[in-house]
Amino acid sequence: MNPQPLILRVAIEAPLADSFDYLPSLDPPPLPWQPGLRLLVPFGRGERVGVLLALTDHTSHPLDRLKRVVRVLDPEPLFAAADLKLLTWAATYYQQPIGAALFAALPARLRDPEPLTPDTLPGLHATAAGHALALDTLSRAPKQRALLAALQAAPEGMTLAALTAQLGELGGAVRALRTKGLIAETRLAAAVDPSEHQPPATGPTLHAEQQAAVSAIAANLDAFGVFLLDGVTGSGKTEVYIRLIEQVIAQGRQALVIVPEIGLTPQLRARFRTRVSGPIAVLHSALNTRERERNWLRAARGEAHLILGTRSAVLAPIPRLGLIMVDEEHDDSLKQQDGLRYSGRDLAIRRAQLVGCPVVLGSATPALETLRNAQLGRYQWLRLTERAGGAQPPQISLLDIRNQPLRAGLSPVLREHMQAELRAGHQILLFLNRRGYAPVLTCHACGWVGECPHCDARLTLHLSERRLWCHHCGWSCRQPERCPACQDEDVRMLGRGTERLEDELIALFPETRIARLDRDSTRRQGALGRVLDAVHTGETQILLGTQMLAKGHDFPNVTLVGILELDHTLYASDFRAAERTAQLIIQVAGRAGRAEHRGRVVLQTRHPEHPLLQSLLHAGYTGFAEAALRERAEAELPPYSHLALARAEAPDPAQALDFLRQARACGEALAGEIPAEIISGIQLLGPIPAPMERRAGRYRAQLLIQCAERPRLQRFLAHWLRAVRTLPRRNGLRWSLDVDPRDLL
Ligand SMILES: Nc1ncnc2c1ncn2[C@@H]1O[C@H](COP(=O)(O)OP(=O)(O)OP(=O)(O)O)[C@@H](O)[C@H]1O
Ligand SMILES: [Zn+2]
Repeated sequence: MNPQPLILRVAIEAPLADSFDYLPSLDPPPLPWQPGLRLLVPFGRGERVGVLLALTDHTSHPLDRLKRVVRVLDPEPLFAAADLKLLTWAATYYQQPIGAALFAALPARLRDPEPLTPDTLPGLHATAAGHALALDTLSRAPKQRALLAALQAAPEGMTLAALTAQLGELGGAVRALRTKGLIAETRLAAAVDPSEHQPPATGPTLHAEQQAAVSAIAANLDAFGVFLLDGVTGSGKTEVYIRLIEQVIAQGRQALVIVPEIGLTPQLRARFRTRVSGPIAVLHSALNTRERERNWLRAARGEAHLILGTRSAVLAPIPRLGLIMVDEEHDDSLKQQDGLRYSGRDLAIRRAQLVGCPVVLGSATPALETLRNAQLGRYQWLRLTERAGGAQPPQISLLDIRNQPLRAGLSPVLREHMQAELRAGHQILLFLNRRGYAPVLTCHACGWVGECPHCDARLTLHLSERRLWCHHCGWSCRQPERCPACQDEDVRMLGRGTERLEDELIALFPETRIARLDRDSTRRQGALGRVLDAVHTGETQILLGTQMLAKGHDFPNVTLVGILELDHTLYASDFRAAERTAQLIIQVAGRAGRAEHRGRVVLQTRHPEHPLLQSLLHAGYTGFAEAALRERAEAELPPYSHLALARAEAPDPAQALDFLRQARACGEALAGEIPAEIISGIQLLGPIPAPMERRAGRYRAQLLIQCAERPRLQRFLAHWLRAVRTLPRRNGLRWSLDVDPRDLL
């Protein structure tokens, strides 16, 4: 009798297919075959990295056609069973091959057949001769003397990083001592961040609402549950996270905190560092690849007590996961916009459910779908209605700027408030959500307007660079001195971006220290930190910037926030525009008056009667959200229905629309083939050209799939995609599916 063959089911990053079957390598692996191992396998004409999903004894392919695994890449599996379960679920839900989910979870280097980065850092130690040497013999070479003294005091050795931090640049001292045989190179454990061993600082006494929230969640640490921590800006949500993290760590488990943009809030990271005991693994894209991988491995091996990261951290293996927190859960940057198009928040909820632990969604402006779930009782609704430490809520007022004489886009009333706050020694934030100098460059003689040759979009003038930039595809050209169409010299800039506002403010407030926070001003390494530090030290008096201002900053001395122009978003076409605008206003406003001085927020508008502004002003975000949910219900839009968006793009104008027309026909043709209860209730809307039809030289179209129930939508998509994938595609056509799309652009 033939023994049952061992078949290895492997995920590879390849389009379409779910997984691939292989036979074991002829050389026995260094450890038993087990799911989660990274393997090198033959694929096509080359070799690829794969992840072992399952061991089985059957295959739908002829056995003699199966290839053998080349080798096992790592001495340990990288994913545990629960991790693989989550990733498999994500792949199914977002209608992607499992390989796409696994490779989205892996750090970049490990997608190639590279060995794991060792968890060590380069360092130096003193040799026996070095320990024996009297330091005085080096008195003529002070750097060498200092270096040897440091190493004599550290018998295990020190990392190069620690040595430079202590002694400054080492220069030729290392080579000199090495040549003399006094020191040698070594590798040291990377885990030596001294702050990890410091006892955590104690926090403030919780106020009653914080205490109630902590108790409610802590009472349920052993079971799945979703908690909405609905706390006004400055109410101390982070403090609630910290107390829960302490408890989870004390139980020997790991906590995961997901934030929209960690790079923007070094302060938040620092706060966790001083308050949480033990190793913290930070995961975000601004880290270099090795650092990121090392942190990822520390999460995967269960060493890190806290994992703090942006959306992809939700995919990282965390074997002893005991609690997940999603901060600013309403934020769009929690949604991945290409490849595996997942929602970091939604996956966090699913993950908590699979693991059986609580998940906390925190926000001052919860997403409408989250509020709906809380209303229905699916989420436990915890409220923090007051600011921590006795701070008052900011006072928001609308300022009608019609017929007002504006200078630098500021109305007289706002300018007066600014003068008063500056005199009192306070700080001011000005919010203008448009970077660059001017959004339009036009010829006064012939009406020419600078437009991107590749997009349906205007070019933005960046005056300091003397260039016009397309903010959609990145194309740029030199700022023309004459009109390119008629050669006239009267070329004018219209409108105002942050770069122009900065220039104008300098002229208007000459004695004042002004700084700008946007993508351009923070591009250079370290620039963001410098801008934020200067606000914290009080050096900067007026900080102006884009929505980067809105993200979670805690600037205690800011007492005035001016919101200069949001009118264009009041009439935007996306059905989520109102929700986003309301969230942005409340979040920006929430930067004012976070400590002892009360904050004032002035919102300039030409549409003071607009219902969105009126409801925000009179009923706050809660009132706005109630009205907005009623509108969504009437229009049968999410959360009262569920969406998937098929997007196509191609170099020729008609091609993308054409493809989606065929895709739609595939959907309609399913009517006879699959159960009627799946088809009924599915609506196919479109295809239509995308709101910005041409981008980066490609014409884009979209087809919306809508259904009142999620499971039915899921089943439809699975059937439908099987058909759509067989459609002929002409050269250059690309398409994708976005389940639960955040924007319809
Ligand atoms: N119980 C407390 N007593 C005194 N101060 C507190 C307390 N809890 C938090 N704080 C302080 O209040 C400020 C705001 O807290 P925190 O940043 O946690 O608020 P938040 O709700 O996360 O704010 P946002 O949503 O606006 O980012 C911080 O400076 C924090 O140290
Ligand atoms: Zn462009």
